[in-house]
Amino acid sequence: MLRIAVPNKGSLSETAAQMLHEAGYTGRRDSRELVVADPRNDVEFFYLRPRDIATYVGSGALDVGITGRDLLLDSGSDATEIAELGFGGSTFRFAGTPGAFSELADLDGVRVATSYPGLVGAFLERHGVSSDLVRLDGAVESAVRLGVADAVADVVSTGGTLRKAGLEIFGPVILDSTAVLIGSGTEAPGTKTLVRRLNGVIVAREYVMLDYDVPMSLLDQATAVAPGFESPTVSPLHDREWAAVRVMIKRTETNHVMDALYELGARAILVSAIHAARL
Ligand SMILES: Nc1ncnc2c1ncn2[C@@H]1O[C@H](COP(=O)(O)OP(=O)(O)OP(=O)(O)O)[C@@H](O)[C@H]1O
Ligand SMILES: O=P(O)(O)OC[C@H]1O[C@H](OP(=O)(O)OP(=O)(O)O)[C@H](O)[C@@H]1O
Ligand SMILES: [Mg+2]
Repeated sequence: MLRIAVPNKGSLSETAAQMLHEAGYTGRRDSRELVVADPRNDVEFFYLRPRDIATYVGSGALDVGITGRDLLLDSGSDATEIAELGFGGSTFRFAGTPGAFSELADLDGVRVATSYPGLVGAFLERHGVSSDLVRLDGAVESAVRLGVADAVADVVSTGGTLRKAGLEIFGPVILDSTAVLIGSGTEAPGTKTLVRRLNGVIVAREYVMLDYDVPMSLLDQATAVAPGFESPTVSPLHDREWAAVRVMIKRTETNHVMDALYELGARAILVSAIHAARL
């Protein structure tokens, strides 16, 4: 039975639960459940604070878990990344009052507020900068205005929270983070199936199926526009001068690809959703 740690709260919890549901696993019925057994899939889910997940997995108490790369590194646990999960993307950055700081060295001897002292401390040490870390639980953007720190280091997604707090990003990127599946180092039985299923969900979210008809004479040019994963499926039409083509494309590129194919001479261009995939 594979024992899987899942975030019970926070930014990652909803999408993680949704992905597992789409991958065919049983989820919890209400947000207070701590453990859910899914015997049909031979797995058991443990709903834990995202910050604690790397500790449980690194110690071997649980086999795998879903958490953020930033939280994994901050924990200092022995857990390792198995796969990126295609959501929860953010960067980890320094910020301060506009004009007060311009480079990393400016942080020497100043107070830096963060909820990720392990991650930030290791970064500063690697770069030979010595700051006083002020550990806060959250809402660290308020620390400068309230006078408990001179600068902050925190998760930045849209940058809206920093802007509202009147702070400006400076210095190098501390980390590019994303939601990840982590493991304890030795692969537990059932991990490969979980990874394949989650990959299937990622592919179904990120790709669509494109079908179109094209004159045989334009087939090479058309398939060059959208070559697909391995190679496009090409079927003859009743009219032998024409072929039907089926290919997977990135959802974000759908309209550009459709425009390019239409201009080339393709017709009956249809896009449909992929519900599940094993590549
Ligand atoms: N705005 C955001 N966009 C993307 N990822 C985010 C965002 N905020 C936090 N994260 C990610 O969520 C994880 C933090 O989990 P955490 O439970 O602390 O989330 P949270 O949203 O801060 O919840 P809470 O503050 O309620 O505890 C980290 O991996 C972090 O990179
Ligand atoms: O760049 P943005 O899109 O504004 O997102 C970044 C903010 O989101 C998270 O805050 P959260 O809502 O989790 O509050 P917290 O700081 O209390 O954890 C993070 O800690 C940043 O403050
Ligand atoms: Mg938070």
